[in-house]
Formats: sequence, structure tokens, C-alpha cells
Amino acid sequence: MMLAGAQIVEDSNVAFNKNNASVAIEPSGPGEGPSFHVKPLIGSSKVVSRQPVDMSFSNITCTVSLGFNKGSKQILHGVNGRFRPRKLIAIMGPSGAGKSTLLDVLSGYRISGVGGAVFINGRGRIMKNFKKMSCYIQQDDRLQGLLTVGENMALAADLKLPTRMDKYDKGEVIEDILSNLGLYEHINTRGSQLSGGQKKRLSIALELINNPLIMFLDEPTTGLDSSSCSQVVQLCRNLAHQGRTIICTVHQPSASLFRLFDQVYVLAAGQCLYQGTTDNLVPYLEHASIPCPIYHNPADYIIELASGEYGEDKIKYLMSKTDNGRSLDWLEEPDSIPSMEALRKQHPLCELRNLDPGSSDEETSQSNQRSVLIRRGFLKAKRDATMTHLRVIVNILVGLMLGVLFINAGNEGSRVLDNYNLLFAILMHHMMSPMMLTILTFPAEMSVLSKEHFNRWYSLGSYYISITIVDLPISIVACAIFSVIVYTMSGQPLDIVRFSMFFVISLYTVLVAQSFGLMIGAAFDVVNGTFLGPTFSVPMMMFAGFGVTLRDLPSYLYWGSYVSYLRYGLEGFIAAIYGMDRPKLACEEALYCHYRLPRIFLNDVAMSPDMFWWDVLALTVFLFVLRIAAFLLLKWKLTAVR
Ligand SMILES: Nc1ncnc2c1ncn2[C@@H]1O[C@H](COP(=O)(O)OP(=O)(O)OP(=O)(O)O)[C@@H](O)[C@H]1O
Repeated sequence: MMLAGAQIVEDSNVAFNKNNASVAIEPSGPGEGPSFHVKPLIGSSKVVSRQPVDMSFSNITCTVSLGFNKGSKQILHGVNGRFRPRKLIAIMGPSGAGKSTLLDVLSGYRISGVGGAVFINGRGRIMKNFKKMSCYIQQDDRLQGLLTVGENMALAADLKLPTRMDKYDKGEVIEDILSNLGLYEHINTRGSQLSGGQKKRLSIALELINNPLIMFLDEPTTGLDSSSCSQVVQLCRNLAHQGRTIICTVHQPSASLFRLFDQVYVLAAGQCLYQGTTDNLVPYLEHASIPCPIYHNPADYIIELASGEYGEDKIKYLMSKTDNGRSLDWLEEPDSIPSMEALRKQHPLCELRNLDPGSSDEETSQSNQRSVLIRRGFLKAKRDATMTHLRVIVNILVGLMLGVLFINAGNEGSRVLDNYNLLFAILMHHMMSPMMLTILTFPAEMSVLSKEHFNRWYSLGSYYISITIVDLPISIVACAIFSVIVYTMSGQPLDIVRFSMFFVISLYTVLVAQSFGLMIGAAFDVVNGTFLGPTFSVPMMMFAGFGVTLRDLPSYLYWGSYVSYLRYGLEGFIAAIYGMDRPKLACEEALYCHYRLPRIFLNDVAMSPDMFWWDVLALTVFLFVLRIAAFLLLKWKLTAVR
């Protein structure tokens, strides 16, 4: 099939072929549903090639805490197993059997409450090296929906392939993977517009870039129709036969899907009932005197057995028959499976040298990660309807609304209190909109971050610096537009120094509120964050000195005014508008203007205009403390909750 020429992905260090490309997607045999004829990945030969991996695990346990004073629960009960190289392996079992937990443990994703040992090519697993040869693709597709398939791949290649690699070589790797996975014709389609099966294939394609030897996929077929299921599993099978060990959890595969797996590992309540080839399952059950009825899908039958439908004694019996996964009798050619010692001889230690290029966990330098992530961030920001477009529009609209409502309040002596209300309303706007936007959008970003960070695309530090840099110009532009509109329409003094002071305080308030939102977004999900953000903001408002002046605050509550960043914002605004010995105000709309002299107003609201630079300093401290706290929370969230 000839495809239209793929577009070169601009601004990337990756070049794609502009010319027409031909992609081989051949339907498979009848009855098997559509599948891909996957050729060995030619481009990926440019990535360091390594020996296939034999993985085994022994006495794996996993215990989770059920909360304070509620004890703990053991999910995996000393399971054992052996996953041979070049095999597609299915971990099966009824719901709640512990499939995802076992996958989490084997992939190294789950680290707390885990016991037992994992061996790679006969040697105890060294996590740092293991992560360099493996990847984990979670059940939900964590993709950059605003970027096209080509852009997703190009940016991933810039992050995951060595920087010394030529951009044409990187392009070749990408073209090769996309062609093989049947995604080349969708190179210009955005991630969010792909179908479920295409999203799954893109998730696999992104991880294939650095040619992992072991791939873990959590329920890759969930949510797909039967034809997409077969496509994805067939694809995994072909990738496995090229020299990878691919381990998937699957729920209840159809008979035709089941046949595509080479090896099956069946769990029931955290224990192993069967480990062996797909073909050996029926003989195994016959041997155990629990034969699979004729015309019954063996996959369905073993799940029914594992669910206890035929009695708990059968589960116990099968568990003892397979010795909780220690028995290798039902694997392919059990007599020729090498011992651990033989494996170590086959794979001398020096093989690990390739995996140990330096102390860094990631493939490329921190500066490269930052520059790629900044590029990606700006590309997303340009297209993001909420974070960028809506944010600018909201600032224009709210600026106009406040401007109309408080028109010319800034210069009129009889409307000083109105103007005071306006300044507080501006603070509310600067606090609420960036904070809520971050609380609502960051949890979705967090799931992509956790996948990409776990799969070693970049460090958390690089990510954090890049989001800070990308957001700054957007915040400055949105805040500047708002400030110009509201400042001029409400008739504040047309003095560049006063405007600059007003703008600096506005921007600081936005940045502090956003950092506060980031902290909440990093620690909580959308529901809890939406509740906690405004809840924490109420005391900030109470202690800002607006309703109750700072002079009238009871002494035992005065500490509250120090921890409210709105207090510094309001004081800064007052200094900008009424400080610096502002002369008498006009009094044209009333006979008597109590606050014609700004110093009387300053005295009544108990705010000193001399504190402006202290206010800026306090907001700077807030900004740094909240940013650092948000970073630490993110770091904790990425590791401790695993
Ligand atoms: N953090 C946790 N706290 C308490 N229980 C947990 C926790 N994680 C998992 N479990 C429990 O452990 C059991 C196994 O969970 P797991 O997600 O591994 O099952 P599964 O076989 O993948 O199920 P499914 O097919 O439905 O996804 C379930 O009963 C689950 O409720």
C-alpha cells in the first residue's frame, strides 16, 4: 500500500523521509482476524542490540497495608516462575487474583511490601540495569494527545536515543517502527484522535524506540474490539519472536487470542495454578484428572477452575501440582531449559557493560532532556485549548468585566472603597484561576509523567524545570493583558512606575497561586484537589487584611497574616496605587470625599505603603517554598506510592 508522503516533523532532531513510503501490512490467515506482518525492526539495529533475556522469579510475596489500625493483606503468596526469551507470555487469572500486582512487582514498578527474588539471565536483578533493558506499558494509554504520532515518536526518540545518534538514523528507527506497527499512515494524526487499538500500538511504538528486551503490558487488550485485540496480541507475538520477552496480563482471552500466546502463567488468589506452554494446558489438565470439556475454551476453563467454580480443592491441587510455579515440566522442551549456572555461563558478566554507560538513569543528558521537554511543552501550549487559549480569553473577559464594573474608580476620591474592593477582586482572580486550572489539569499530566519517568525518558528535575519555563511566558502574557485592561479601564494613575509595581504584584500572585495549585495537584486527585484548593484559600482571604484590618486582628491570630500570601499581594497593590505620596484625589462625583487624601485611607486600612519591597520579598519566599514543596511532593508521589 502506498501512502502519502509523511510530513517532516519540524523543530525536532529527527528527520523523516518526505517521499512516499510503502508499508507492509498484510492480513493474516483466515479466522485469525487482521494482523501485521512485522519484519525485524531494521532501524532498531541502530540501537545497541543485546542478548534475549531469561527471567525467573522465586518466592515472590507482596503485602499491602490496609490503612491505620486495619492490618495488612497479602496479595502474592510466594509465587515462582520462569519466563523464557523470545516468548509472548500471558499472566491470566480471575479478577483480583493478583495479575497486575505480579506484573508491577516483576517490572520493578511496585517496590514497597515486596519479598522474594527476581533473576535475569541467572543473576540476581540489579534494578538500575534491569530498567535499562525493560519497559512497562500501563493499561490506560498515557500519551500526549495534543501531539501527532510523528511528533510523539520524534520527541521520544530525542529523549531515549543517544544524542550522538544522527537525526537521519533516528528517523529511520521511527519510520521502521511505525511501518511495522501499521501506524505510518497515521503519522500526522494527533494522539487524542487515534482509535483505542492505535493508541495501544502507539504506546508500544514509543517504548520500542530504544529496543527494550523485556516488555511488560498490563491488560493490552482491555477496551478493544476482537479485531484490535488480535492485532495487538499478534504484534506482541511478532515482537517477542524477534528476541524480546513480552509479558502481558490478560483477562479472559477468546480461544483464537489464547492460541497466540506462547506461554501462560495462571494465578488464583496470589498462587500459581499453571505455568507452561499454551498447547500444554489441555494435557496438563488431563494429567491432573480435571480434563477440559470438549468444545470448551481452555482459557475459560482454567479461569473457571481458578475462580473456584469447581471447588477450592481443585485450586489447592493444581497449586501443589505446579509447586506454586516451581515446576518447569510443562514449558517447551523442559529438559533443555538451562540451569541458573548454565545461564550465567551463557551470559558472561561483561554483557552488563553495555548497560552501564554512566551513573545517570536516563539515556540522554539533563540539558538535552530539558531542551526536548521545553520544545514539547511549547508545542503543546500552542495547541492547548484550556491551558493557553482559554486562559488568555478568561483574562481578557474578566479584565473587561471588572473594568466596566469599576470604571474610573481609581481616580475618584469618593470611590476609594470601591477601588479597594476592585484590588481585592483582582487578587481573587489571580489566585483562583491559575490555581484551579492547575488542580484540574495536573493529575492527567501526572499519569503521563509517572509512565515516562518510570520508563527513564527523563529525570523529574528536567521535567520540573521545563514545565516552569514553559508556563512562565504564558503567565506573563495572560497577566499583562489582564493588567493593562483592568488598570486603564478602572482609571488607576497613569504612571509607569505604579503600573509596573501593580503588574509585579499581580504576576507574583499568579505564580504563587499556581505553585500552590501544583502542590495540591501533585498530591491529590481532581476530586480531592477541587475540594481542598478553595478550602485552603479561605483562610488566606481571611488573613489578607481585607474584611478585618491587620490592626483589628486578634493578637493570637496575627500569625495567620504572615502565612497568607494574599496579605502581601493586597499590601503591594495598595502601595502601588496609593503609596509614594500620591497627591489628593479628584472629588467630582460627590460633595464630600472622606478619602480624598490617600494617607487617610492608608491609615484606616492599616497598611503601610513603605512595605512594598518587603511584600515582594515575602512573595518571592512563598514562590520558592511552594515550588520546592511541590517538587518534593511530586518526587514522593512518583516513588513512595509504589
Ligand atoms: N494497594 C492495595 N490495597 C489494598 N488491596 C489491594 C491493593 N492493591 C491490590 N489490592 C488487592 O489485591 C488483589 C489483587 O489485585 P490486582 O489488581 O493485582 O488483581 P488483578 O488480578 O489484576 O485484578 P483485575 O483483573 O480485576 O485487574 C485485589 O483483591 C485488590 O483489591
